[in-house]
Amino acid sequence: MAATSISSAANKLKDQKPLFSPQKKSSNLSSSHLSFTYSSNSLQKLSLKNLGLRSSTVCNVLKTVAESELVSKARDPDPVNISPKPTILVSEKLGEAGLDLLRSFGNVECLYGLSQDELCAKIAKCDALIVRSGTKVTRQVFEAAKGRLKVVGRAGVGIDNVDLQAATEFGCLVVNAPTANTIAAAEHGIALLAAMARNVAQADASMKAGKWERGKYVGVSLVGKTLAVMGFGKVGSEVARRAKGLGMHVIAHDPYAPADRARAIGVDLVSFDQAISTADFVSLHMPLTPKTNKIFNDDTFAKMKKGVRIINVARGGVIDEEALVRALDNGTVAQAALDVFTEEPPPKDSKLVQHANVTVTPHLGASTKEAQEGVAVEIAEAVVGALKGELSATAVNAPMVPPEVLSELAPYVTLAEKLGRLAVQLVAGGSGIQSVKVVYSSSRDPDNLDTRLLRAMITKGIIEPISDAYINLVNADFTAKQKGLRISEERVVIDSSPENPIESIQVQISNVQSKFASALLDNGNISIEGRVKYGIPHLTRVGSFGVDVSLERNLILCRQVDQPGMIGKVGNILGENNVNVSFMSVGRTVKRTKAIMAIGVDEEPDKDTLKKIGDVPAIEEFVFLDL
Ligand SMILES: NC(=O)C1=CN([C@@H]2O[C@H](COP(=O)(O)OP(=O)(O)OC[C@H]3O[C@@H](n4cnc5c(N)ncnc54)[C@H](O)[C@@H]3O)[C@@H](O)[C@H]2O)C=CC1
Ligand SMILES: O=C(O)C(=O)COP(=O)(O)O
Repeated sequence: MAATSISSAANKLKDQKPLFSPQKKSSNLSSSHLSFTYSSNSLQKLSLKNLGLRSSTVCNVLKTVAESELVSKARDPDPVNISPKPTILVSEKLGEAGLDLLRSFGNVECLYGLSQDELCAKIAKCDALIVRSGTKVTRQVFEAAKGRLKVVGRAGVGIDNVDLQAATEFGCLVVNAPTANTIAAAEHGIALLAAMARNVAQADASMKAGKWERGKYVGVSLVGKTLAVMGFGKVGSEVARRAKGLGMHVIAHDPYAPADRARAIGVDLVSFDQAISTADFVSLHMPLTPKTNKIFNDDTFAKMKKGVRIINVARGGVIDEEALVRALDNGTVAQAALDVFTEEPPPKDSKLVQHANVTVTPHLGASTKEAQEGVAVEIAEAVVGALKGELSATAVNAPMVPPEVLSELAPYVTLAEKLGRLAVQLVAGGSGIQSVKVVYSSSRDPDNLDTRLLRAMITKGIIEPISDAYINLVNADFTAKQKGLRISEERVVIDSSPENPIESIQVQISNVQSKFASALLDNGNISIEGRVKYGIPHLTRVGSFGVDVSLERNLILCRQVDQPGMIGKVGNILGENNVNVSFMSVGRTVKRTKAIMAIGVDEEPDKDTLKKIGDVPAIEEFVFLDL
């Protein structure tokens, strides 16, 4: 996606006139406001449920999927494919309990061993894809999905086979199953450690070949030896715990692990060099990332104790495999036990696999019955939840927002999106929006206010009306950046009820011209402000004018000479043209000078009706805004 400013897209809003010619106008008047509520729509109860959110788990995303489902349906060119049930493609073997759960929710297709081309051909008809480590979910797959794919579920931990950047760009949520196979992987690590030390695999092969070679397969003992656990996460710490039980001295290296967690199980966290240079056994448990790619190479092997033994149940790519063969050949590394490989399956003639001092298994770390049933259920729950628009505890490419935070922010989420939508419609067509400032007034300590969700929704509100992008928590920041839109946030700590997480949200758009000059502040920024009242988002300020109108439907903003009869005149025009007014609020700065009217309307007035409003002599400017 090429970086673009959103100026050209803003031209699309040109139609949303009428208005008086755009101009920058400053005002230094202080404001007061006068509000009349004509009628109120029934209070729409805002809850996590009607936001598509669930509060049962520590969570991530929001209505990612519920929203994008609408979009994808609109984009799906194949009418026969519009089915009420989502289609879930499972591309690798998954435990039955997970499949049953998926089948109770959607149409499940299990197609194993698809080529990239076959996967790309299929994916545009799928709402979700569930993979293990064998399916490469590349950028091409997301492109081929044409916006329909909403969630990729990785039935396991490592997500290095999923192009996360592409998923994020396409607004596709990626979830994994991070806990159910931890023990299986740790047990496999210990199995490889012991099997390698005692030459179990080699001795087994030798006996099956009719030999009895007791002298050849003398092993080494584990007790008292030092094991370096590289990556002290879920698997690494379980390996450490078990190795301690075998009487090993365990040290670990992990730049991000808390030292107290290591200390609690009697493990010292040490530097990378200290770990590899003092260990008799080195067990790898870090993810494959650009930083860890080939982190074990000629240089690192050279720093290791001569005769070190290496176990890898993490990812093949963390080892430079050619360097490992060299280290095995020259005796730096005495033995290696490997479950994972850079290329899987590795080439048949792989020197590493064929090496006499190497014990190999075909990526079996997670392959126990228990772990496979566990990951299947874990991933099925996450994918179904995501398809329902609920929260996932295991989203990989979206910020974590704890449920209690979400629950209290729910009404502000709606407010944030509506303020974004309103603010962008006040920009005159042709002005490029590059800079948005959001000011949150709250009595909460700034550290105690998580605004990522709100920022995402403001971004959504600003970008969606003027582009064909659809925005969710997954791709909001990315899309804003791509479009050259900078969103800065400011917190103002005020003295108010600590029960409300936020008192008001102000959205300012800088360096643009406005269709409605009264929305400009002295600094030239378009500014609108809103708050939540009784659970309903309200617009409470436009530029320097205080108003109070519920943000439920469409809105007309008028600036007029503050004189008697204006409400009646405009109300009559709307009434005569069958447009129902839901709310009306008048705000003014100084009595009998200027005022603005904010009118909530149930129906969109036609052009003639709007023109009649514009023709009222005391009306100086007005704009119709679509919520
Ligand atoms: N062979 C198999 O079938 C299985 C393999 N795995 C793999 O095992 C690895 C670990 O999985 P989990 O423990 O569940 O993940 P985890 O996320 O709980 O732990 C990974 C740890 O590595 C640490 N880390 C990151 N960069 C590091 C670096 N440069 N140096 C040292 N540590 C670093 C992280 O801080 C984290 O604590 C992953 O690569 C995963 O894909 C997991 C399950 C099964
Ligand atoms: O969970 C992981 O990271 C694994 O490596 C397990 O992979 P698998 O699901 O068995 O292909």
